[in-house]
Amino acid sequence: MIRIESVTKRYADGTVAVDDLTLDIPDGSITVLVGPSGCGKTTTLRMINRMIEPSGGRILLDGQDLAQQPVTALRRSMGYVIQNAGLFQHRTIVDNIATVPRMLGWDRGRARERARELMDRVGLDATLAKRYPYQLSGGQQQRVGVARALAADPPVLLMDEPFSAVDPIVRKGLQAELLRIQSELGKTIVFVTHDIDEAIKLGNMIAVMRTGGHLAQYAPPDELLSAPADAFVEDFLGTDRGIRRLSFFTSAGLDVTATPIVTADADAAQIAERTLPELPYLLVTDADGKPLGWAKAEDLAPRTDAGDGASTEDGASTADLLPHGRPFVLGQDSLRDALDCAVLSPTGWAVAVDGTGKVVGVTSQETIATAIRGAHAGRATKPAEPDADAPDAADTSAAGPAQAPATDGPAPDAPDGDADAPVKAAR
Ligand SMILES: Nc1ncnc2c1ncn2[C@@H]1O[C@H](COP(=O)(O)OP(=O)(O)OP(=O)(O)O)[C@@H](O)[C@H]1O
Repeated sequence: MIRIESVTKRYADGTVAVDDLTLDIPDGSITVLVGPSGCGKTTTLRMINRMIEPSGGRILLDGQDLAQQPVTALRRSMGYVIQNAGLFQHRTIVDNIATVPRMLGWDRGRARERARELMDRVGLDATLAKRYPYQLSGGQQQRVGVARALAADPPVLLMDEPFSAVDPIVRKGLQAELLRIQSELGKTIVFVTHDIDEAIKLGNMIAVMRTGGHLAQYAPPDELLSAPADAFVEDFLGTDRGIRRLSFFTSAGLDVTATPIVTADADAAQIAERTLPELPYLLVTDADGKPLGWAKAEDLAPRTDAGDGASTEDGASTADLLPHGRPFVLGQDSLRDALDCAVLSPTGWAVAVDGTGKVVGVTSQETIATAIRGAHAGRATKPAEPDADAPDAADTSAAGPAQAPATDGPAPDAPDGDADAPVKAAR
């Protein structure tokens, strides 16, 4: 653990950048320092690797005062990533990444092998190894920066606005990549940003700082969104924090029903049987159970030919189907994703799929609203403990009192993954 203990930084000109800051940064998770420009985030980060020395207080790493440790060894034990990557322009990508292992005395071959391994880990194609930084896009350069910081396998990673200089789409990809890498490596990461959305997406803990280097609130993102400490934090979080908070509630346990689901060749009896009174539509799937679109029950019903009286299997063609929209992955995506699907759906019902894209059921806005109320009330939407006797692990009744049609029809497969796991990686 990194403990920042009553730390103050007063620059030579008298500016107090950080004022009596106390913060415990837990191991193996991402702690984000966020706040408006000039509030002391970078100063705090740089005091952790002693690029800046505190004027007062102390910083401890696993109980050891950093001030007592040799600076060079300390910096090598902490990877450091900055905006625009800060790569050595005259070195190839592979040699940029191999920098710290080389400084640690590794021979060139081993250091380069390690660098290539890391290129793969951060999602960089091996063909880029021999290029120079100017021959890479901004996003690729940031990946090199992350790979370089990880090269000597340091337990701590300090990241100062590492994704600020790239466009929003590349940034989203880099954020997802960081979460993936973190889930594999479990580093202690201290991440600076001025972007509260980035903080919420990445942080296990978030320290909101205010100008003058004061700590306004230190909490996990869910707590920050649900209970901002004061008007400054509330204002900094922005307006739609209720909706954003839904990202922290898993869709596992959400009631879905498989009743209004048919394949395109369903006969009249099946269509009648599967039409819910409250939903005049049926979700049509292909033979593999993948969603094709919504159809009105009457459009799907086999029609009788008026001429010879013969019945035809002339149901709605797939071209007539209403788009099913983006489905959500039950148990993996959040209640925010489920709600978004329902709001965007032409029928108002969201389509739930498993990890393979196969439909497991559909659910209405009302059902999602009920789950949201349950989640806010602390009942959460986590599924109940698995019951050894229950044959169907995806029994959706665990969400509490059934407010929606009971699940029936083909039993949906249990979605993969640990339903208790934080939704963070999926956001
Ligand atoms: N070397 C310095 N000498 C004097 N003042 C400094 C120095 N470095 C930073 N400051 C001041 O300290 C305060 C905190 O700066 P810092 O860079 O830590 O803020 P920040 O929160 O990281 O800002 P930003 O988001 O804009 O990067 C600011 O008022 C800044 O002007």
